[in-house]
Amino acid sequence: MKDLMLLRQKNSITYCIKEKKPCIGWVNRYFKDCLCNLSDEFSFAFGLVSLFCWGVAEVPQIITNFRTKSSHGVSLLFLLGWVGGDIFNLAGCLLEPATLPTQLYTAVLYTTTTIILVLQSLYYDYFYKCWKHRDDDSGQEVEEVKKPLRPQKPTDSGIPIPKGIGVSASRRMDFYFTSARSLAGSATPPFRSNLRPIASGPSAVGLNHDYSSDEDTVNAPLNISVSQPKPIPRSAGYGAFLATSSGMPHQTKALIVGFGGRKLFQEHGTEHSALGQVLGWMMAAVYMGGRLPQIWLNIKRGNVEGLNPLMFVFALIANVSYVGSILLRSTEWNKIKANMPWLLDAVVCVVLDLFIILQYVYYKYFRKQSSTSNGRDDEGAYK
Ligand SMILES: NC(=[NH2+])NCCC[C@H](N)C(=O)O
Repeated sequence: MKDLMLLRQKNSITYCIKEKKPCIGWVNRYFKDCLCNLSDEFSFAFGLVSLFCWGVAEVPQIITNFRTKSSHGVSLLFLLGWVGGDIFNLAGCLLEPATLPTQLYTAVLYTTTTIILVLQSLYYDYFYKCWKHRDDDSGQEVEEVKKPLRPQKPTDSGIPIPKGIGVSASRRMDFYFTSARSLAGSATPPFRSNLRPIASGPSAVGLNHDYSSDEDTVNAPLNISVSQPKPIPRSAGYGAFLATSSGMPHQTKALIVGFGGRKLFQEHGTEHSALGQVLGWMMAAVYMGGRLPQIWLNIKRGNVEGLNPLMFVFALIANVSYVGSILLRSTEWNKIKANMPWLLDAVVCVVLDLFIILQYVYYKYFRKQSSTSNGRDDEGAYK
């Protein structure tokens, strides 16, 4: 009977020991998670909401950038902070057994969308602007040489126009006005002087986690406090990590990670990765700090042109449901403690996102009236 159970656990993949029932099939199959009770199901549902919200969060900003052919509303530092935090997050989720599978999937999803957004921002703010400036400059030169400096009061010009230059001699006259303008000293800012130097772009994350190089789990003792693991795939490396580390129920990770030789520490029967925790805290610091450049950019510009508030609305919902998914899964202090960097980060980000949304409302609907009445120009973004 015991052997049968073991076999069943190996073959039928996952089984809720305490509840004495199999895991939900599709969740187990597609998300490698085992839901044993209602609270697990709610936790998973919140996880899905978070996954969805993060999946779409950056799309409105990508569309806004595309429409305006610029990314002047979003701080590049903020986006780079996201990418930096994502790297720590991915590594932390992979190493910390207490994190949920949906956390890892979510991390993969938003890292991808953020990288797209960063690349788009770099394109519009650097390459596109450069090309446009080049085009504009050559077009402007043609325009400028055609018109006099002060066409309304030609006599005001301190430089006398030599006699004998008629309409037919327009080409010579063009040169004359061109040089006069340069002599007078143009107020036009020097070419590209309004462009920031390019910050070093995000580099792709190259994680190479070898989770299971052999059939460790098959021989591994059963962890009876949790649902049972699925056989662990042997493939390794970043490209395959979805199929490996996340390809197992989160409860299993401790076991695997432990067997994989990772440094785990045991606390009241729950194993944690020390490195996973360190990475989690680094992630939290980077994510939380990352909002500041955006807040500062909004203040500095005094407007929110080019910023799509939906990104922060979705991020806010995503972070709230993320917290919900973690807390509903387990209220055990050990699990909460292990998830503390993720929880704290999400809570602080909710507050900061709320602040940014309020900033948006303020600049868009209250400040705008005063700025337009002052005749202020909202353009001229900088970061
Ligand atoms: N690239 C991303 N969107 N990363 C998600 C970051 C999650 C983090 N809690 C934050 O809101 O900042």
